[in-house]
Amino acid sequence: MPHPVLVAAAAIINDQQEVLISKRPHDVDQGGLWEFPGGKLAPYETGYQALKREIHEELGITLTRARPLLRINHAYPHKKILLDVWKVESFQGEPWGREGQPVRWVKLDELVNYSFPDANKPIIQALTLPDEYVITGDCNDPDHALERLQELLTAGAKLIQLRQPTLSEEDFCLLAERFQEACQAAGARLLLNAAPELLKKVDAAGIHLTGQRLMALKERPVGQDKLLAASCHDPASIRQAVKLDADFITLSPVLPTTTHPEAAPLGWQRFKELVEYEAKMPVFALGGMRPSDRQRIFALGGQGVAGISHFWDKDSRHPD
Ligand SMILES: Nc1nc2c([nH]c(=O)n2[C@H]2C[C@H](O)[C@@H](COP(=O)(O)OP(=O)(O)OP(=O)(O)O)O2)c(=O)[nH]1
Ligand SMILES: [Mg+2]
Repeated sequence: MPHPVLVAAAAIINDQQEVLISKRPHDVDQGGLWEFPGGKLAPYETGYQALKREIHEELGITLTRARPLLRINHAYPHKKILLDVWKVESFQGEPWGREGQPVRWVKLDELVNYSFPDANKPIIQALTLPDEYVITGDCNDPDHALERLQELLTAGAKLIQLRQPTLSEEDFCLLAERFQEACQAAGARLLLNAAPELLKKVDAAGIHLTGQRLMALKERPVGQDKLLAASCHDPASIRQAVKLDADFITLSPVLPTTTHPEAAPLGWQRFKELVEYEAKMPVFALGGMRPSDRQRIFALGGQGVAGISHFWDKDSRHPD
């Protein structure tokens, strides 16, 4: 197998939360499609160095702060590439198409209206998802749970999973209705850890599949207008999530965790390998995570942190 071609690409975000895309010339590989500016690594370069050089060559701007967003291995019929994608958070200068290419600032939710190379779908997903995924802990007292949810939403939480495995379907739906109302008002997205059919009763943003539900399905159980997430623990479950065309996964347990003490942790190295070689979509690290693990997860190619203990449970939320 030949090694993949290494490519650095930049998701450049401006103050209006728009991202810069440029159009590839018609006569090159993936010609005529939109792309995130960037290009191939020279033999002596790191991804970051190539990113800096390429966006200066193509757009005339100087990168001042960027962080890894995700790494995608993709096999086109004629070649394999490894896209090393960075989120550019600050730069100097005004970008323009220095090579004559059209460039455009686009709102994140409008990216779906542009044609990109096949490898790019996970980048668009990664840009529209936050870097923290809060999973509910104890909700035995619904009013108290709503209060806690409201605190988290006020603090900026944008992606919540309602997980209450011991509730009856009826009670789960009642709670989910209230959660959905609060999330919607705050511009956050709620995923139900429940059977996909429940979306007919509660109009939440999507479904989070347990490992068991994931393995039992043959095809994606919800439309593209809903989010589909899944709990993965090993290569087989990740491949199944890829097959079902899931939008993102949690991978766990990365570290030992009090909620699942019996499960053997993957460790950071294995987390990195699974993200890079199997996932092909955004991956939240779960199991023993703290909000302060975010930077390490970015460096390993993950989307961000997920958790119950240090996220939902108020007293143990760790200051960053
Ligand atoms: N820059 C970029 N390349 C992408 C994206 N998606 C995607 O599949 N690719 C592929 C297309 C190409 O096969 C490869 C990038 O190579 P390239 O030809 O643009 O590299 P370059 O800018 O160094 O160009 P050159 O100097 O060789 O002309 O990666 C993307 O979003 N951005
Ligand atoms: Mg290029």
